[in-house]
Amino acid sequence: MNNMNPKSLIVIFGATGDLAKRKLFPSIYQLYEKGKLSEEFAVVGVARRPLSNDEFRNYVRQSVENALRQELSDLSFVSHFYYHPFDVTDIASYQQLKTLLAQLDETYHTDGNRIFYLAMAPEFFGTITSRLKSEGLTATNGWKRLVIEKPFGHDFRSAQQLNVEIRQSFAEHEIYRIDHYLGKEMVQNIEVIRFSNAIFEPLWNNRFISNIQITSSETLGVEDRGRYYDHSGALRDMVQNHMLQMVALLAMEPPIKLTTDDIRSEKVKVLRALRPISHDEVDQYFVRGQYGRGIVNGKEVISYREENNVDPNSNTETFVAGKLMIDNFRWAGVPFYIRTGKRMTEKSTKIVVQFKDVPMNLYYRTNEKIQPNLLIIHIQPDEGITLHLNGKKSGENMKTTPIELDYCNNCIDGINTPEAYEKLLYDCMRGDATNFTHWDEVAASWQFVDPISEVWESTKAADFPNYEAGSMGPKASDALLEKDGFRWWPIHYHQ
Ligand SMILES: NC(=O)C1=CN([C@@H]2O[C@H](COP(=O)(O)OP(=O)(O)OC[C@H]3O[C@@H](n4cnc5c(N)ncnc54)[C@H](OP(=O)(O)O)[C@@H]3O)[C@@H](O)[C@H]2O)C=CC1
Ligand SMILES: O=C1O[C@H](COP(=O)(O)O)[C@@H](O)[C@H](O)[C@H]1O
Repeated sequence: MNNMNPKSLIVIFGATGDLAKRKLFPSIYQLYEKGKLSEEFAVVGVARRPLSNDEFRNYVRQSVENALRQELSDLSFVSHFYYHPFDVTDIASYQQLKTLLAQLDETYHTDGNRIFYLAMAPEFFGTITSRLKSEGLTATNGWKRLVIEKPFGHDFRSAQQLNVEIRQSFAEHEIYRIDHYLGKEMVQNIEVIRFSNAIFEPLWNNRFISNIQITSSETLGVEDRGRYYDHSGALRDMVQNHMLQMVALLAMEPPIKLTTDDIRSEKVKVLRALRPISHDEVDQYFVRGQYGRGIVNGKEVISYREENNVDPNSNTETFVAGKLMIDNFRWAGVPFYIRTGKRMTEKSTKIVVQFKDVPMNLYYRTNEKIQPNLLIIHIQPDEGITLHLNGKKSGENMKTTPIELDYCNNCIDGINTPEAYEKLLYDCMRGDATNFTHWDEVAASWQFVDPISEVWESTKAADFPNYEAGSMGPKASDALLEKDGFRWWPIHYHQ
């Protein structure tokens, strides 16, 4: 097989859903356009609504055109798409799907390589995987891979149960648990910044870093996902996966080699070293919020409880701030603060590494305070790195002034950063699971968040809604840092 242009047959379960439309089809198109897919590929969409192949191809074309904001003049891309309508709980239909896959294997010479992408609600994951096996769809001459969307379970126990179910049909190395943050350019850059620069590694520990802050704010509300979100909340939707993955990448030890197993095992160690939070300590370490009405991007928006398919008395959190402690030699005593929420001031994901103050202020006569050094990693929408230092104020004696060293990743040579899903799909086709989560990571993450969700589900948040849409969350989130003598650095911080 040519590993740069892998041949494969991709079966997307949930092909008429939001994820397939907004992310998967445009990503497959980009791979095709960039010549990363061989001509020997086909995609089969599965969902219940009755569509012909032509109607489905038209649907795919529209979704690509909407995402790219341009018309597709050449329709050869969509000719690779097929549609097979059925209810995934109906066992008889798997035989028909099997026949279709065998035909397409022959037509497209895909060598029997199959990706089963489960872009559906998690309650179907176990059913689909066991039927794929029992009906012989996984028996193929080529490789088979299963891509599973998040959330992987609802808590540790259900995730464990799900894992047992899917492991009956797929081996761990064939399972690609997708966390799309791991496909983001600047999230992948965290390792490179840390492990390819001699200046950072000696400082990357509790002797020099005072705290690390990760903010992932969104302006969107729950949109049309109220049914899912009201049972999930921000803790399960963002913290258990994306936020903890970023913590793991920031805190892990250098891997022995850059292999999938070596990197994953270092990340797992971090997640296992997270200090467990007991039920009694949840209020001390975590803050929950829910948005009320407000103004976002100049427009009035409704409160969470007024959204479609949301309980009008909902106790679900749309905002989380937390303080995490990592109990190991490198990080003992360094708080990692995280915050994420919907309907906040702006869409932004940033990491701020705050270094400790210099041992004494020699410039106290001319400066009240010397600003701490900060390393800011801009994940999105801007991508880059800023280093905040202090320098001499020109023309003045003994006076310091802040200096920023700025690197903009997506400003250089017009680099067009590929969508996270595009990169991850390509990795999966090439059999590279490095940027997918191993079961051990998923398990450790659930074990950390479970006590928090248990407390939040069993106690009504009397102050909900407690932040205005368009703000940076409830006041208690600021207080969480203030009691440690810190503050959230603003999203657009310039000294
Ligand atoms: N949307 C997003 O931005 C993100 C989504 N995810 C995850 O991706 C997965 C899919 O999400 P999303 O696309 O938003 O969900 P949607 O509800 O939009 O889509 C669900 C899909 O499943 C199909 N479906 C539902 N029931 C059946 C059934 N019994 N048999 C066959 N097909 C069925 C629906 O089609 P039909 O009605 O025609 O049967 C539809 O195609 C979820 O796990 C979600 O958590 C993860 C990250 C982001
Ligand atoms: O997984 C999810 O992520 C998105 C945020 O992703 P981003 O790439 O736009 O930052 C979030 O909106 C969604 O609720 C969640 O399921």
